[in-house]
Amino acid sequence: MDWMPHNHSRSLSSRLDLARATHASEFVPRVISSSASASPNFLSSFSSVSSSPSLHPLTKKLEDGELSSHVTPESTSPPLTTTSPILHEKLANSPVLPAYQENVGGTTYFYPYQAPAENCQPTETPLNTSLPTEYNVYTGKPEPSFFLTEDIRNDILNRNMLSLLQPDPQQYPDLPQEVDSYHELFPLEPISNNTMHKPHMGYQASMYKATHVKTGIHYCLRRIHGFRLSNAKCMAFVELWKKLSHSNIVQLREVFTTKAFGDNSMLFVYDYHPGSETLLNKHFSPDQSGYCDPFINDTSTPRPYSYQKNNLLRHTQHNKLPEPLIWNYIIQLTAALRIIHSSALACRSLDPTKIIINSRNRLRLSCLGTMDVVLHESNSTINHMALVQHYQQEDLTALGKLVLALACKSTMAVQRENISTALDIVSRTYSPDLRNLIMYLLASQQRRSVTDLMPMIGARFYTQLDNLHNHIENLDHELSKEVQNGRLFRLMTKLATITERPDFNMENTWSETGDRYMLKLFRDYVFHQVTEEGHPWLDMAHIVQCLNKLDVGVPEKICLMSRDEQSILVVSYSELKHCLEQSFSELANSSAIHHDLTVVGIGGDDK
Ligand SMILES: Nc1ncnc2c1ncn2[C@@H]1O[C@H](COP(=O)(O)OP(=O)(O)OP(=O)(O)O)[C@@H](O)[C@H]1O
Repeated sequence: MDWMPHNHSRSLSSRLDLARATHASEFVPRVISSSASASPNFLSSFSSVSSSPSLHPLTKKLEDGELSSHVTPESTSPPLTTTSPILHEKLANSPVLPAYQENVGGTTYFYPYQAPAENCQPTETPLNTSLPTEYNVYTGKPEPSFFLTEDIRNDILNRNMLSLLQPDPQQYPDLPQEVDSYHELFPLEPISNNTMHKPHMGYQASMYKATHVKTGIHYCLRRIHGFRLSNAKCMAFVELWKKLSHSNIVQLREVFTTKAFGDNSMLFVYDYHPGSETLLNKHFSPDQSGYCDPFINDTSTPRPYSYQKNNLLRHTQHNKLPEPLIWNYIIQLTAALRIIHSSALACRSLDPTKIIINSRNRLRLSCLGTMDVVLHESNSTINHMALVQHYQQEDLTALGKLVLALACKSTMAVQRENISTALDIVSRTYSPDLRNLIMYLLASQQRRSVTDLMPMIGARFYTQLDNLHNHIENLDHELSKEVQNGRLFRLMTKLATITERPDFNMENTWSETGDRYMLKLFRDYVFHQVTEEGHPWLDMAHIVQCLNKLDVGVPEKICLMSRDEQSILVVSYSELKHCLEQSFSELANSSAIHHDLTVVGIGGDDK
């Protein structure tokens, strides 16, 4: 056969046909003519293979619809497992050695070392009747995709994007480059020049996202402007808060004073939860389309009380938050209060501006500890430690007001003059349980405890728990896909570091010879196939299947053809795996950096 020019436009199937026509008797087993192609036009022959009694169990499961096409999908890939030029058992029991090659009439043939061609009876190898123990499959329920669902992916990408935001120096020329161990400060809210806006007991405050210089972890910095700490006693509270860890509170990491902003500022460092917004913004913001506080009177046209009340009721009925959502918030808020109060602390800032919420309704109390420091400073004569129980009672009143505000969707509802109307609205709109809980919390003349709220919540805990478990299972399922993707990514990274490497150890043909050459042809086989018409044949199932088989090193054989169509290699996945391991360890041994990829083995080690 003449050496032919490289022809990419021809499909592998036609190249194989060509090879078969010329040299079939030398190495191509009898059945390969109908099944060993790497091209999709051989799929038609697969049906006959599938009906074989010795059908691969995995294939059978697919056929039976037990597994989704997501499970190492055999149905769309060339059914090469059916045949082998070498006795299957011999191969399975023998150690893997590099193939040797022979040139016949210009065509190079590769044979495994143990089975010279003359001994090789073109027998039909029975299909594996059991799934190799180390076989990696995409498990699970039918899935539309190999990857994370859109909403989870978008959520994660959005959070990553927010974490990486950098400030525009022109917009914020006064931002310090570095504050203590933090840099890359990015304001989380417009920096107000209004010195009259002093929400923290007379102190102006601002929030920044920042990155720790050494660890690269993002944090949230709450800056209290113009704050001078004259009494370090309050730092005892800070130490207590730093130790408090709970899923419904924003963890306080450290507190320090700084002059980096050109004044005396106190900085509270919290964990950063990208994409969170305040409860005020989520449910009470006039920025939301169609939101208006129903308790705000239109003073230009005075109306009788009954008219206003009916109006309020109508408005609440149409705009109310679903009751399960309110209970969900109650459970999370009481969970946070429970741990805070049992640590002899009080929140002191249970306010819709100091509760953050993410896209999955996860609530966290932010700003914890700030009030202890700020209020201590503004009234240092009081023994704040002794007043903790009093502050805890205030927390419970604040919780009652918050739930009332949520139920009426109005921050005005909790004003003294509106409370009885608001409670009436709650009675008519929600269950008696919700009203009773609010009444209990607002009864400030009696001593209350967060643990008394637990029986009021009652069986709703089970609903919450059930939802959480379902959510966790869903995430777990999504994660399991990414485990498989991570495994294949490592495998592909290894393959990519070897194939077409321009030179290695001063040898510029390294990647084009020996084991590496086989890997290059395998790469073509997996990724570069074309149809009869020369169009790219992009079949995810084929790619995943091939990579999985390589990862495991199954004994199944495939035909690889050189790009010039002059050489055909019949090689098993186990041999290819051996080539990959050998070549990669050569690279890894002379690599300057040893990281994950070098320590994680191929196949079994990294599952
Ligand atoms: N730990 C955090 N992680 C991520 N974002 C946060 C965190 N804490 C607060 N934020 C966000 O920072 C912004 C400002 O928070 P802040 O607590 O100052 O609320 P605020 O409504 O501006 O209150 P104030 O009127 O007291 O300044 C809000 O958008 C909030 O969602």
